Amino acid sequence: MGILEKIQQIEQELSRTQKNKATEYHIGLLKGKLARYRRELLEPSAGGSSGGGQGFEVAKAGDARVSLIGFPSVGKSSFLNKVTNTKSEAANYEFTTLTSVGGILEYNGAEVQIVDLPGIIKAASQGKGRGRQVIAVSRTSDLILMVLDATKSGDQRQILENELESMGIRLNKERPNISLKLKKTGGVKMNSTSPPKYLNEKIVSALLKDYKIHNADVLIRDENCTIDDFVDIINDQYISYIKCLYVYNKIDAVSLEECDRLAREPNTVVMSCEMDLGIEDLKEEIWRKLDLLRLYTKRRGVQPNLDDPMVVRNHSSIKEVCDSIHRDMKNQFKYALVWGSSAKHSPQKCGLGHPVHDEDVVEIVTK
Ligand SMILES: Nc1nc2c(ncn2[C@@H]2O[C@H](COP(=O)(O)OP(=O)(O)OP(=O)(O)O)[C@@H](O)[C@H]2O)c(=O)[nH]1
Ligand SMILES: [K+]
Ligand SMILES: [Mg+2]
Repeated sequence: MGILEKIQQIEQELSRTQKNKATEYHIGLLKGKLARYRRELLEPSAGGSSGGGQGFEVAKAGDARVSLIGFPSVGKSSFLNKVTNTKSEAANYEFTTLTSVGGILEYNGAEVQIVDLPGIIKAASQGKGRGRQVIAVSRTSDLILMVLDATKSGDQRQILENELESMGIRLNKERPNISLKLKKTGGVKMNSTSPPKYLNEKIVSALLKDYKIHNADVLIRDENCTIDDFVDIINDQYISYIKCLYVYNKIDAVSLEECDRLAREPNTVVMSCEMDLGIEDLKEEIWRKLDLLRLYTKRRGVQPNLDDPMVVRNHSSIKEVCDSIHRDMKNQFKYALVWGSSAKHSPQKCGLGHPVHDEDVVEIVTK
């Protein structure tokens, strides 16, 4: 039996099995097995259909990457054409776009790479169409824009989420707060900061055993962690936690009530590429989700150039600022002078560990 059939078999058994106290252990084990087979599918050796594919990936560019995921003909290419100077063919037939196309959106002084991708369809994760390649690109992005058609039925969002989910992408979710340390001896030990509601030593040991892990320390730091969360931690290097914005396009073609209803869904923005509605709001929302910081670097005795910020990730410190100026900067670093909301007084003399804020001005003093 091939991996795909094994996956199908477990999925069928899961959907047949009633969920209750008596079956939760069995269901847990099935979920562990399912993740193990799906992970095999993600490994490059699995028939070569897993990676980005030759010539499919566009090179990374700019300060952050946003990828456009959606069914065919929802308006992904139309959006790329709208917000960047790059042209990707848009037309009223499905699968117009056959490879990935990157363009740059300039916003608040940052360069955001927008990656237009071929449409994906149900069962994409199992190798239908270019789904696996498309999802592999989305894994490399800082934000996924899930582009949806406002005129189509409501389950498109769920279908796409399931496809991404089964390829190890977790949307708008934090990595579960569980630590798993493999050991040479001593068996499996589970500890927790407060009693977990959905996990116990029996299921934890059984799941690990299925992965041939017989000795490990497990520490559960969040009582709400589920069996799925634990399975994700076992498969940690195959799982990506990525932010997602749901974007309903073509609102020009639905009623005001429907548009209003869609706009109220969580993490959702509505737009019309054709009528130029909601595009500016979406740019703003992308900026907020990316959570980037603008810094103005200056040289001694010279005013900073406020038109040309340097862009770094949120929660960055002076160390990251040095790294993005030059690879060697840290070695020549003496101290930094910082003006702005992160500084206690202006300027504040800071070390590499000082966390910077949006719109700070930074002067690096070298040895
Ligand atoms: N009514 C309406 N039609 C739109 C809108 N945006 C795009 N379209 C139309 O939808 C069709 C598909 O647009 P594309 O941009 O090619 O869609 P896509 O998602 O890139 O499609 P594929 O590359 O085939 O997956 C085209 O005929 C567009 O003119 C919109 O806001 N409203
Ligand atoms: K199209
Ligand atoms: Mg397209």
